[in-house]
Formats: sequence, structure tokens, C-alpha cells
Amino acid sequence: MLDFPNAKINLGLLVTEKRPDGFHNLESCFYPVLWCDALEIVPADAEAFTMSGLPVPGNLDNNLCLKAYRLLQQDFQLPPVHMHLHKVIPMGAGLGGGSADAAFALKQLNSLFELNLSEDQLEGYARQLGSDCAFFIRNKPVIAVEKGDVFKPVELDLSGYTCVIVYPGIHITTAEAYGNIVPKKPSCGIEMYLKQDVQVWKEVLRNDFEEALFPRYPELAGIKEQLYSAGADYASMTGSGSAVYGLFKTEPENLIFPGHYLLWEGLL
Ligand SMILES: C[C@@](CO)(OP(=O)(O)O)[C@H](O)COP(=O)(O)OP(=O)(O)OC[C@H]1O[C@@H](n2ccc(N)nc2=O)[C@H](O)[C@@H]1O
Ligand SMILES: Nc1ncnc2c1ncn2[C@@H]1O[C@H](COP(=O)(O)OP(=O)(O)O)[C@@H](O)[C@H]1O
Repeated sequence: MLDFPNAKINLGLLVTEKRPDGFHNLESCFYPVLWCDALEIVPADAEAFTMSGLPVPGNLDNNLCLKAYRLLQQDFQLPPVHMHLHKVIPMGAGLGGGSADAAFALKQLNSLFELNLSEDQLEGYARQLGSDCAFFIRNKPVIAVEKGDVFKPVELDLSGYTCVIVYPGIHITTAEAYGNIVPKKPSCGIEMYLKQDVQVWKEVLRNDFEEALFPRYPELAGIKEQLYSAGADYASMTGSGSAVYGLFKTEPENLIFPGHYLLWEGLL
């Protein structure tokens, strides 16, 4: 079975308070974008995990695809499989690529072995693999709250917008990003800001990680400015970074970035 785990961008990200369990409550709109890995899972005589494309740090045993398989194996007698992951989504970018791979592995194993798990049950397994993993089970725009794994519906249609994502190759771990943030309660829920026209978002829709990280990584602010100068209606860092995206009503021209940056452009 072959599928294509996609990434996500955060439209606004308010870190509102530190929780007793050491995590943080947040409010954010998670929006899928079609920057995709490829994941193939086939039954095999012996368990195997192979990779191609971008290298993933750490040993293969810690890969989130394998963690997803082992999690289901605890409750079901899954036969051995060969998983092959072709990595395209940059890691530590705020794009949720690893979490997407884990969620898609759960969905593929569910259908491959006819486990008949519901989407709610799959979300329950996904929550054990990471805070932004459960989003990729239904993989639709939502308002994420609490740890980022509880969802509220959102009426938001950005179809027709071109999204440009710029990854400058700076790997910011999520723990580092959260370790540098000062939570603050917003004056109103993020839904109120999202209801405004996209052109108004630059005045009202913030990603709290920017205040924490831009002083340490000034080139990120530079990318955001460059996207606005190229005509973006809205630009922001996604998640805990370091990728920065811009939303354009019309396709941007002559966006030039250093050769080692990774870029993605597509319709939402
Ligand atoms: C920041 C966000 C926003 O969408 O996305 P990314 O930037 O990773 O894409 C997510 O909250 C990232 O979720 P995820 O990457 O799954 O984080 P996890 O593996 O669950 O947690 C890694 C570490 O981040 C911190 N963490 C994570 C989530 C959260 N709500 N509060 C936290 O304080 C904790 O220190 C935790 O140990
Ligand atoms: N399949 C995978 N793809 C990417 N990262 C993975 C994967 N499995 C485990 N990881 C680990 O997860 C972290 C990156 O997760 P990812 O979701 O790509 O980051 P972010 O949420 O910041 O975009 C890295 O520490 C990486 O070592």
C-alpha cells in the first residue's frame, strides 16, 4: 500500500498557558498543504524499515513510522511488514512531517490489515505519538486547542490561494522553541482573528513563536519580509519553525532565495 503523508501550516499560533504536565495549551488553525513524503507498507516475511530522500537524524528504530507500527502491534497481532519511507518534507521545520508519517502509517496499517479502527480510535493512537499527530488522521482544516490534539471545526476556505513555503535549513527542535516562549492569554479566541479577511490577518493573526525565535534567527524575519514584498496577503512562520510561508492571491514572481533553502509552492 502506498500513500503520501502531507505537511501542515499553522494559521496563527497562540501559546496561552503552561500546563501542569509541562506541555503548553495553544490555539492554532492547522491547515494541510500538499508538500508530501511517500510511505509504502507491504506484508513481508520479516520486519524491515528502509528510507530514501532526505536523511532523518537518529536511528531508524526511533522513526515515528515504526513507532506507529509498534503501537498497533501492542493491541493487534500484526504480521511483519516492510515499510519504506521516502522523505521529502524537511524535518524540524514546523511542518509536522514526522507526525504526518506516523498518522499515515496508522491509517495504512488499519486498512491493510482491516483493523476496522474508527477515525476517533486512530486519533487516540496518534495522540500517543505526538501532539500534532492526531490532526493528520482526518487531515482537514481545524482549530487545534489544548496540546494541539483537541479539535474544533473551522469555516475557512483558502482555495485559490497560492502558498509558498520557504525552509532555510535551520533545525529548531520543538522543545527548544517551547522552552523560549512566554505564554500569554489572548484577548479573544483565534476564531475571531481567522474570521477577518486574509489581508487583515497581518495586523491580527500572530505566531507566538516568532517573538521567541526571530531575535535568535533574524534571517527568518527577513524571509517573512521578502514574502510580503513579493505581494503576500499574509506571511508567517509555521509551527515552531523554521519554515516561513506566504499566502498569495496571484502567483508571486521573482522570489529569489539562497541555493540551500528548500522551497515548496502550491495551491491550497
Ligand atoms: C509546535 C507545534 C504546533 O503545531 O508543531 P510543530 O512546530 O512541531 O510542527 C506542535 O505543538 C508540536 O507538536 P509535536 O512536534 O508533536 O510535539 P511533541 O513531540 O508532542 O512534543 C515535543 C516537545 O514539545 C513541547 N510541547 C509540545 C506540544 C505542546 N503543546 N506543548 C509543548 O510544550 C514539549 O516540551 C514536548 O516534550
Ligand atoms: N518519519 C519522520 N520524519 C521526520 N522526522 C521524524 C520521523 N520520525 C521521527 N522523526 C523525528 O521527529 C522530529 C521532527 O519531527 P517533524 O514533525 O518533522 O518536525 P516539525 O513538527 O517541527 O515539522 C525530528 O527530531 C526527527 O528526528
